[in-house]
Amino acid sequence: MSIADPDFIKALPKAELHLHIEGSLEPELMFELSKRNNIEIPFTSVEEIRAAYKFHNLQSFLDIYYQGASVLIHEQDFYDLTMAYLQRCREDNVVHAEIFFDPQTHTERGVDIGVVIQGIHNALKDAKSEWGISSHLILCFLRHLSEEDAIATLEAAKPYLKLIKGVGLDSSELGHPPSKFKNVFAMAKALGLERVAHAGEEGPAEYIKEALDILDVSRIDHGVRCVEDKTLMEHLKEKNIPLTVCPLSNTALCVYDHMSEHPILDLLEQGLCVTVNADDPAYFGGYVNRNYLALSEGLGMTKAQAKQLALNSFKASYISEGQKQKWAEAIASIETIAEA
Ligand SMILES: Nc1ncnc2[nH]cnc12
Ligand SMILES: [Zn+2]
Repeated sequence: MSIADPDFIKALPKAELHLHIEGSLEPELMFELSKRNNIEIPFTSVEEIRAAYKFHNLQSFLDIYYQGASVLIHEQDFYDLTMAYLQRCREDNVVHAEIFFDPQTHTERGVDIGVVIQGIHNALKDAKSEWGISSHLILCFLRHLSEEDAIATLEAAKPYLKLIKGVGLDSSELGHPPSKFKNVFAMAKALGLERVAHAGEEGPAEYIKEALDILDVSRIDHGVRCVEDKTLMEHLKEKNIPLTVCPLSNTALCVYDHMSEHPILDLLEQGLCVTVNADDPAYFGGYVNRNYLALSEGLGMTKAQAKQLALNSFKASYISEGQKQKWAEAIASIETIAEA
């Protein structure tokens, strides 16, 4: 079986399940919005912004990421940001996206949560009607803040719950275990929301277990440090718990020095439901197809493996069984054409 090339990767319909909309803010739009909204950023050009994107761990990235998000003020800004991402989905043949947003990053600057949600939602609606891209929205709590703050955020989101599929947990992982958010996740469950959490990115395998046992999540974001606990790996496999893995993020944040060290294909071969995602594509060097390609280049990912990863992305999503079946058939037919 041959290595998956850019044309094969592009031909595969894909779902993206781990994408922070604030992390898709390209320097060009950041610069434009800083002028449009009269918000000062410590850069004088797009090139200067890009040059600042050198990270040595998660926190060094988050500091710049939150600063970048400060240019987002109006509903139109959130619409433009989301539309720009969905245009990339179209280019990459991402047909379904489950998108994270960080309301606290905006509400703490005085931006109303309704402005954030409505701006993002309007773009999702337009992309569905214009391009047929389906989507769900996942509200993330910032784990470096308190659980009380997370509960207040969930309360503030209540008028918009029809637009929100689930809740997630992101930001600085070390020192902020999932157990810190036990009550707010229980509240989200009672409201009928799906639950996911970042765990085992920089934090230990123990945080993955906590996310499963205490927060009752159905997916783990990142989760790559599960390799340190064989019993946990067996559990993830047996219970079919997906990991939304982000290869370029992991190398950009020095979780791995080189893509050749990344365990994603080993996990795939061992039967875990791993998926490929971009995390924060404007900061980490590319969107979904670029992540797949990095696996071809760094790990020799075959077409069969790429096909399985694309299939997993739909299996792990919150779309209906009928939709899952439809995309599974589309993927199978693409393999036939490409292999003929
Ligand atoms: N990779 C990541 N880990 C934790 N929080 C994040 N917020 C945006 N990207 C993140
Ligand atoms: Zn993430």
